[in-house]
Amino acid sequence: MSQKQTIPVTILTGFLGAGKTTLLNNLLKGMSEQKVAVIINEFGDTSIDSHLVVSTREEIIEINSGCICCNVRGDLINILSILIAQEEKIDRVIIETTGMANPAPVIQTFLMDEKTGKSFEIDSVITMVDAKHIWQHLKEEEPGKQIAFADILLINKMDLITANEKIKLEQQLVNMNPHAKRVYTTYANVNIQDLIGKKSFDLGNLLKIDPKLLVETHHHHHNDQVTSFVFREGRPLDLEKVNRWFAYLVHFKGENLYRYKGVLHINHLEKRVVFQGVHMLFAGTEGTEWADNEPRQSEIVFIGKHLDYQELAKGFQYCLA
Ligand SMILES: Nc1nc2c(ncn2[C@@H]2O[C@H](COP(=O)(O)OP(=O)(O)OP(=O)(O)O)[C@@H](O)[C@H]2O)c(=O)[nH]1
Repeated sequence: MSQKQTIPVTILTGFLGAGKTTLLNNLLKGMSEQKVAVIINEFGDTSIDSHLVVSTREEIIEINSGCICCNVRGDLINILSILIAQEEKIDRVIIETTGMANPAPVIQTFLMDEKTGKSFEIDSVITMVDAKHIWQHLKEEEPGKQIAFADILLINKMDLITANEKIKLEQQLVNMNPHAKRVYTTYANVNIQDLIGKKSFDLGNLLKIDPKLLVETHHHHHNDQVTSFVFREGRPLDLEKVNRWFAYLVHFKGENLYRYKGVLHINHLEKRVVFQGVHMLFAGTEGTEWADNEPRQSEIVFIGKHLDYQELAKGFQYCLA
């Protein structure tokens, strides 16, 4: 008797700025023969990430109505059921959770929702670790959970730490999750074969960490101190002023700025400026050209601890051309 084939699912998690989108882009480039559906969930009411993901033939679906691990599990189930009803069959699903997500509820969706479980099967839970900033991030609750629930730990940004720091980090990670396979990378440069199709998801291990995983629905309470603010502006910005503002922010607020990214409409520039940063590391690049009939708009998201909305709003206004 032939068994019904399930669609493999890769759950990609990791704290803000760890390198999930960088990995996703690498994976998609290497999987061009497969039909991959990508589900991206953002923290904050914005879709800036769609500007950062390479365009491919893959289907990219965003869930922006909230955090995937809290109130959007219904959305996730709906999207998955639409995917299987489609005429064109998909080979794989990759879910990129927000950096603030607890992966348990996402994992539970595949184990506890009967219909979803019949059609999909978790291949692996990959958690990316920012080798440089993880010590700061471990003060929050989510990175510990993300590490504990992983079957593959992708320890990224190895270019930013020393050999001794690597030894210390490895000890910490083994203490937090002795079962996961550890892969070390820079710019998420990895052999796809090391991550995809490994079938490394192991429910037995997860039940040791969380014996109630299949019984209790997880409700994840986000730390109220970590907030996200989005600013939008139709009028053009002045690049000099933007640079000055960011130099100030990075220097004085970098410690608490977990993640900031944006797409900017700069005065006299026909192309977007795309920028992103993690704490004090920050980079801006040229984006695509604005289309003729497209409304030009700047959009910036800040995610961090103890952020002062008024101060950020004032800084953003200062940048107007
Ligand atoms: N130095 C260094 N920077 C990296 C590396 N990997 C990624 N980055 C940079 O780190 C920043 C965050 O990378 P992303 O891939 O966007 O991280 P993310 O986890 O998707 O971020 P969120 O979705 O906002 O949580 C970007 O500016 C990347 O270029 C790395 O190995 N070394």
